[in-house]
Amino acid sequence: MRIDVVTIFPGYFDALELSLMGKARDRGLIDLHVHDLRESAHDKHRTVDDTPTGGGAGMVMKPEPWGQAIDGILADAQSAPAAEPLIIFPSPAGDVFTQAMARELATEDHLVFGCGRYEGIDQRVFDEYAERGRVRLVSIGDYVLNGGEVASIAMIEAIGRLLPGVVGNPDSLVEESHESGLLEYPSYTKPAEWRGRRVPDVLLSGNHAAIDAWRHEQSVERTRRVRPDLLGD
Ligand SMILES: O=C(OCc1ccccc1)c1cn[nH]c1
Repeated sequence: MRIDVVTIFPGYFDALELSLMGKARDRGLIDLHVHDLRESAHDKHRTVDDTPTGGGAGMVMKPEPWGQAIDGILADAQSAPAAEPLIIFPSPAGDVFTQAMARELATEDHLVFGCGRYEGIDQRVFDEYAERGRVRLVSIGDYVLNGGEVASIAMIEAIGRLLPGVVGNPDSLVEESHESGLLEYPSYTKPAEWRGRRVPDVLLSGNHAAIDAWRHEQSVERTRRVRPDLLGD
């Protein structure tokens, strides 16, 4: 999968050099290109923002640098025989990102993440690329960040780890929270007793049917307590 990111803070994405994402990149499973939006701003001060037309507080990101940056990526992608890239703009006003959306996005050949800052990006950027390609505004939760970088990293990690070959043991992807529609059961490891706290006996019993039943019950109980909305009943 090719992933392009457009941002005024490219340094944020050094985090993706680490650990799992770093390995995925080294093994060619993820081809990440980070673009500094200011390189597409050609006035003397490399201006990427301006005051909101119609008044109001804060600043809005100008459309021209975004147009040049995204056009450059689409042109580059044209040369590679991949499908039309999906352009994702993290936004508090977007569709909520879920594990199901991560699974869906993991099937894409090419994703572009546009990291907004300030009060957001001029609406005409979304309109331009919605016509020409595929655009999605995506929220990672009901709170406001200063920009789309952290949201993009979260989504890239959630998507990247689902790509075949990125996670060592794919079985570990199946029993995760939200994969089964339930929250994950509590986990334990050695020692069997720690500060007087014992691991539940069923887990030491070797009776795998009983262990599976206990784990499922724990998942259902935890989901009912913490996230009844996931149970849909
Ligand atoms: O704050 C967010 O995106 C960054 C952003 C984008 C545009 C303008 C300001 C901030 C966000 C919150 N949940 N999901 C995304």
